[in-house]
Amino acid sequence: MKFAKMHGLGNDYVYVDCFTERISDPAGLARLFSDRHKGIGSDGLILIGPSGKADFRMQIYNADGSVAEMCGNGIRCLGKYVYERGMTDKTELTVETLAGIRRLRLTVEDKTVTEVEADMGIPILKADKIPIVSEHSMVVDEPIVVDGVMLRMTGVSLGNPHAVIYVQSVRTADIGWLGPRLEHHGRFPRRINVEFTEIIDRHTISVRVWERGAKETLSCGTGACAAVVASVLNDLTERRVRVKLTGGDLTVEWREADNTVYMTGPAAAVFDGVINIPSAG
Ligand SMILES: N[C@@H](CCC[C@H](N)C(=O)O)C(=O)O
Repeated sequence: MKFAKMHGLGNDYVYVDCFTERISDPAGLARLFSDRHKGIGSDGLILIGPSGKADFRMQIYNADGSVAEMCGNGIRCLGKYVYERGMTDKTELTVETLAGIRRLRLTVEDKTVTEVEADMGIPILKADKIPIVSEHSMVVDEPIVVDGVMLRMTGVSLGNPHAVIYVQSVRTADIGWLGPRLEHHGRFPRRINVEFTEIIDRHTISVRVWERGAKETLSCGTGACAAVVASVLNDLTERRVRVKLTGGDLTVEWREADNTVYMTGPAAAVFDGVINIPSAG
């Protein structure tokens, strides 16, 4: 099977072109490809295919094989993939995802996509839609107890679920201990992505992300957007914010005019390859 390895700020995925390749067990392939010792090594698998509703369709599988509704770093890489391989000549295109149709605007220099702006949709704030179990209709600065440790969280969905936890320092936050306990906490019926967020100033935040189905990653596009929405809700930042992730920076704006979140950042191709798929049994 032919594949491409790409990343957005170190959040790396294996991309398969389903216009030409046939996939029968995407969850199994995601686990196989993502293995950093026995596979290609990635945070998951992204399938690019035809759509009846948009220019392309994106399907996302986390490294553990679970399905995700949306991937912010992945959708920027998809834009680069389809444009640079001549699958479209549009610099504004639409992508069908499980979170809905998303629009991309590509910046192109010398036929190379240098930056992508993605419309990440209107954030979902209702607790039962994220979903988060809560007595309140929205989850803003709400307590959550994790193995006896009391934290405060703000819940946001960008199609996929996020809990934002403010910390004094992202450097010292115990993400390896807290991350898995939060991901599998009983208050998150579909598990959760967690953004450990440090406020630098009203225009800048630092974020480390524990991703549902992929452990700690170097960056997360939907996570960066969730952290900005949460920071506006908690009156900690303005609406346009520089988000400093372990793998690099994104610019995120939650625009008042249309209530929509816009994310801008780079996309990078690493290599193309061919992998043998072991036969079943
Ligand atoms: N890294 C992604 C999000 C991938 C999916 C996530 N782990 C989930 O299960 O919701 C991003 O850049 O948004």
